[in-house]
Amino acid sequence: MKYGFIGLGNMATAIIKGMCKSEDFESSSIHGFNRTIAKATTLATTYGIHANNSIEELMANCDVIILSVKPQMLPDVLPEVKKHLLDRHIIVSIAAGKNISYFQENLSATTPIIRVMPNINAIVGASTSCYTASEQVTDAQLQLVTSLFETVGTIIEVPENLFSIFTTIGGSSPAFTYMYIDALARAAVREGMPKNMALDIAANAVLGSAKMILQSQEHPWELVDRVCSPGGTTIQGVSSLQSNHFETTIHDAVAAVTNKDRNLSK
Ligand SMILES: NC(=O)C1=CN([C@@H]2O[C@H](COP(=O)(O)OP(=O)(O)OC[C@H]3O[C@@H](n4cnc5c(N)ncnc54)[C@H](OP(=O)(O)O)[C@@H]3O)[C@@H](O)[C@H]2O)C=CC1
Ligand SMILES: O=C(O)[C@@H]1CCC=N1
Repeated sequence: MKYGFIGLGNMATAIIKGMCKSEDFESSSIHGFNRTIAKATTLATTYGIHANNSIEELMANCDVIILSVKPQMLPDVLPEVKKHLLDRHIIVSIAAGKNISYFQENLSATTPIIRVMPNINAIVGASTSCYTASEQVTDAQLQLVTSLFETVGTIIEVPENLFSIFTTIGGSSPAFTYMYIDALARAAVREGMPKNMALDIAANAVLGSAKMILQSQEHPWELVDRVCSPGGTTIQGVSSLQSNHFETTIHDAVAAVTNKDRNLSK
């Protein structure tokens, strides 16, 4: 099997790195094409993949085609993909907002299409990804594509009607979490702690808290209560966050991202 990435930006680079580090994929089985060709040659030098000069060349070389350009670039890319589409091709899209029907309408109604939503933590092998597949996709093809994304983290199946909300809480939320960690650290800087030290502490506290939620089986508010000693320090901050609309602020951000994603499908 040969794998071809169209668009070699943040996400494709992370996935290619994961594939090349894993024992399940040979770098010689990976091809890449990018509008700015220098990115393809850099990846070829770094990881030993093949740099292709056109979509036509990449599609002639590959079986699994991973569309990793921004959603707004798809109208430029898909006509060229369609021109060179063969029966052996499997199409994988990681684009936000573009549903399977969009690819069926713009490519072919019979081509196997798998939609995947990874996240940027793929760079460190910690993406929380999901997929949904068109009915043409066989179990073997699905296994192949899920194993590809397992090289950069975990992947679960999600029905397509939940893809927009997955995109928000799985794909976009790392940005919110980075903001939260940085805000904690900056607040510590105000108290005189060096920034690097504060970032390290804040990030590790978030990592540990995530492990608690995943491993303790307890409701998050039970965990909050365990931290808040009666008459203690933490309850002061929890009350402050509540009076400053912490939860509704998050809900508004989630709604904003999800609405934008849904509108991309229209
Ligand atoms: N960033 C994230 O956290 C996540 C992104 N995604 C999705 O992944 C996709 C890629 O995002 P990301 O990697 O961040 O984006 P980037 O902007 O980093 O990468 C997109 C790449 O596509 C290339 N490109 C643009 N037009 C063409 C074209 N016509 N032919 C070939 N290559 C082209 C760009 O080339 P050039 O160098 O010339 O600009 C660029 O290298 C998006 O659809 C996004 O929705 C999904 C989950 C998370
Ligand atoms: O912001 C975006 O459009 C992409 C989708 C998920 C994360 N980043």
